[in-house]
Amino acid sequence: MLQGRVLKYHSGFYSVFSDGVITICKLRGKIKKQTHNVDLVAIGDSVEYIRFEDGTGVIEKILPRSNELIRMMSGTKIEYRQVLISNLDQILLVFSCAKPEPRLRMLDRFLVICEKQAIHPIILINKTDLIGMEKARKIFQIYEKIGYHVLYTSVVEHIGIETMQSLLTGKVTGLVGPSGVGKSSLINLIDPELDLKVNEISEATDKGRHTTVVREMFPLKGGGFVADLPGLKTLALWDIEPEELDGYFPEIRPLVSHCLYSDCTHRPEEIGCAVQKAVETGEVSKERLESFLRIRYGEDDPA
Ligand SMILES: Nc1nc2c(ncn2[C@@H]2O[C@H](COP(=O)(O)OP(=O)(O)OP(=O)(O)O)[C@@H](O)[C@H]2O)c(=O)[nH]1
Ligand SMILES: [Zn+2]
Repeated sequence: MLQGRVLKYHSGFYSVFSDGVITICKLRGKIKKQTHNVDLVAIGDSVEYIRFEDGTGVIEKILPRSNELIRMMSGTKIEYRQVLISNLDQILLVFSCAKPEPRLRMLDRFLVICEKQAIHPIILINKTDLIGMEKARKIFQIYEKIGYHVLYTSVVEHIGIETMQSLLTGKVTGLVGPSGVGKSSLINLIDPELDLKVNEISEATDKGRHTTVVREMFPLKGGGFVADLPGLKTLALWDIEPEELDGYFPEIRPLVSHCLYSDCTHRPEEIGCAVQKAVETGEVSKERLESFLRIRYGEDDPA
């Protein structure tokens, strides 16, 4: 029995990768019967499989997942969980300094998803050549202060590329970020053979379709995998209770127990709110609290 990783799903078949070889596999019938879950096998899954003489294969067993990114799908009759991807080591959140302008609200949302799923986030800020390193750091230093790993890059000036490469090598990385920030340019630099076509399917037609949320996972030359996660952009924070949200803001989390009321909502009108106080003293950024309140009170626009 071989062990491999599922890279892709296409009409009943799975591309399974191990030792540089991709085997097109079917799923063993007995596995299908075990559950009615439509996403029995997810991209990113580690599986045991058999490879036949003709090069095709059969998946015999899906190994336990270390984590999974899920979204709720509502069909005509039923609601079901769709596993977007499994077994991620980290998520690379790619934004640019300019062109397009950084969308910090979106970044904060992604960070909440990473915190909730306990998947390590790396914030990558590309196009530093457009505004200079100093200005770039000024915009994103609040994230460094919180303790997040922030990496600054420029494809044009070839800055930070080696660091990015070493961070991805040997790891399973999910890639997410707004359109045009340079995701494909970055990946193509570290692995030219990959030729990642991030832009294959337009955002507009992508919406509402079930199969294209994670299209494919790519093996990296030096080891490891990378998968583009466009679906994360519109992922609703469906499984987060409003009361637990402050726990997913690492700089707000330790303050909550110091609020005067145990059911404090950290809004400006609250009396004795430790979070509001921390914003006044500059310990917590105003923008981050704004993001928190927007997500907490449903004024958040995922797109
Ligand atoms: N100035 C500058 N431009 C860059 C940099 N990186 C990428 N670009 C340019 O930004 C544009 C968008 O780059 P892509 O790599 O296609 O961006 P993407 O994030 O893959 O975009 P989608 O496929 O729409 O998700 C291209 O014109 C790139 O040449 C950079 O570091 N600096
Ligand atoms: Zn409070």
